[in-house]
Amino acid sequence: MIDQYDSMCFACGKKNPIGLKLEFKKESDCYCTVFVPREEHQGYPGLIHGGITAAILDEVCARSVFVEGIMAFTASLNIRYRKGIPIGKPVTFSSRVVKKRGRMHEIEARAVLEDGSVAAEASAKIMEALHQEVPIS
Ligand SMILES: CCCCCCCCCCCCCCCC(=O)SCCNC(=O)CCNC(=O)[C@H](O)C(C)(C)COP(=O)(O)OP(=O)(O)OC[C@H]1O[C@@H](n2cnc3c(N)ncnc32)[C@H](O)[C@@H]1OP(=O)(O)O
Repeated sequence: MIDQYDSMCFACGKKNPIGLKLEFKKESDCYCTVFVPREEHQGYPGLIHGGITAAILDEVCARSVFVEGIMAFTASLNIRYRKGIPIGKPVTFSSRVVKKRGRMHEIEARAVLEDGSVAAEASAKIMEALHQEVPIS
């Protein structure tokens, strides 16, 4: 499966010219990435677009399952946006697995600003794929 990967993922693909090119690392009980939003990621002036925040939360949640070698898809993603995220300042996104039932992994994630405040929180359901194939339809 990894052999077929074309590095074009919007969030992490190294070959995607308009992608975020996120890099991740695993820490004791969580999985994380640091992102510095640029102007092109803006919604309201000076603040990141909520859809970009959602994309990163989605990725960091799915990856906390994927990192265990399991092909999985986001079945649901719920986000609470608490504070605007300023352009040009680092934001740490992290996720952790809170529960697993059958093929369903329940994940929590958050986006934390430089001052330690939580800007967004997410809960996601990430479902293991039945077949190790990427659905086209
Ligand atoms: C070539 C590749 C190389 C790889 C290298 C990659 C590099 C690293 C890239 C990383 C990339 C990550 C990217 C970020 C992650 C995305 O963004 S993934 C993209 C967004 N998500 C999708 O497109 C998923 C689309 N949906 C689906 O494919 C399917 O619906 C799912 C989620 C896989 C589930 O389908 P299914 O396995 O057929 O399961 P299904 O029968 O629908 O459900 C079984 C049961 O689960 C439960 N269930 C299902 N959904 C839900 C839900 N949302 N809530 C509660 N219960 C649910 C229900 O009990 C359900 O039973 P019923 O209610 O139907 O009776």
